[in-house]
Amino acid sequence: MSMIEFHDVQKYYGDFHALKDINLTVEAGETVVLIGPSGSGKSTLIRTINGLEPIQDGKLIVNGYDLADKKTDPNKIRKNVGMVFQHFNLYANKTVLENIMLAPKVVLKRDDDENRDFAMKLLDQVGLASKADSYPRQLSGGQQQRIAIARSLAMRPKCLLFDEPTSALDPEMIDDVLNVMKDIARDSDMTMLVVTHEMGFAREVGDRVIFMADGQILEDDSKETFFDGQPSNERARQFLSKIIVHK
Ligand SMILES: Nc1ncnc2c1ncn2[C@@H]1O[C@H](COP(=O)(O)OP(=O)(O)OP(=O)(O)O)[C@@H](O)[C@H]1O
Repeated sequence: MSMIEFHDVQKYYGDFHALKDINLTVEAGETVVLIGPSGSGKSTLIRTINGLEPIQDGKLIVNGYDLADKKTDPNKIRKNVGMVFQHFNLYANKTVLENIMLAPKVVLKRDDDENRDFAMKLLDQVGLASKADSYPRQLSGGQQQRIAIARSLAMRPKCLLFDEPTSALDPEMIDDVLNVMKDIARDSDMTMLVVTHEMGFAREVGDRVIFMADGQILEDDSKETFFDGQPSNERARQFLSKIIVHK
């Protein structure tokens, strides 16, 4: 069974056709990078995967659950699919440790000692064990994002979605966050979908690169084909040449 299957998926915001005929299969353990111009539908696509955005037509199966089926319990999806946002979205009035322990406690009813031990292990993994009792406002943006990643990992998801996780960060913070993401991509069997402009990340750990424009998938390549060969789509080639010029 594949982790994610889109079959002819359509998504509308009112009259606006935001996702057009999306067909995409992602296997368990793959790291897929989504790129494309602003407004092309990348965020919308990944937000449909955990049910944050409903679809209007087609079929979307995530971890075996049909998202369009009203009988599917949304919690079944949310337990297995984590999301890391551009703006971290940590709870301001909770400490770092409390942020990480909250969802496993409420949703999974995880035993308190086990929850704390695992949270501390994750904090260690993202290099922030010393910040367990700090509040989010006492941390830099890059540190907050690493906490947000640890918080997602605390649910032991099968799939992790990243929506431009480094684009709100000062340049000097970006590598710390990317390194944490690279470690996860290499060392875990989690499925990762990453919307990002960080082509270094895509080249290093992406298994596949998907190029979107105007709500459509125009290119779906291995990273070798995308970066070292030539994308067959003209707009993808133009986009790639602009990115390389900018770097
Ligand atoms: N809640 C909404 N209501 C109406 N239109 C929306 C909504 N969210 C997104 N859109 C529109 O859908 C299109 C795709 O947006 P989306 O955020 O998915 O693109 P994106 O490729 O992620 O862009 P960016 O790189 O700028 O984040 C855009 O034209 C956007 O204006």
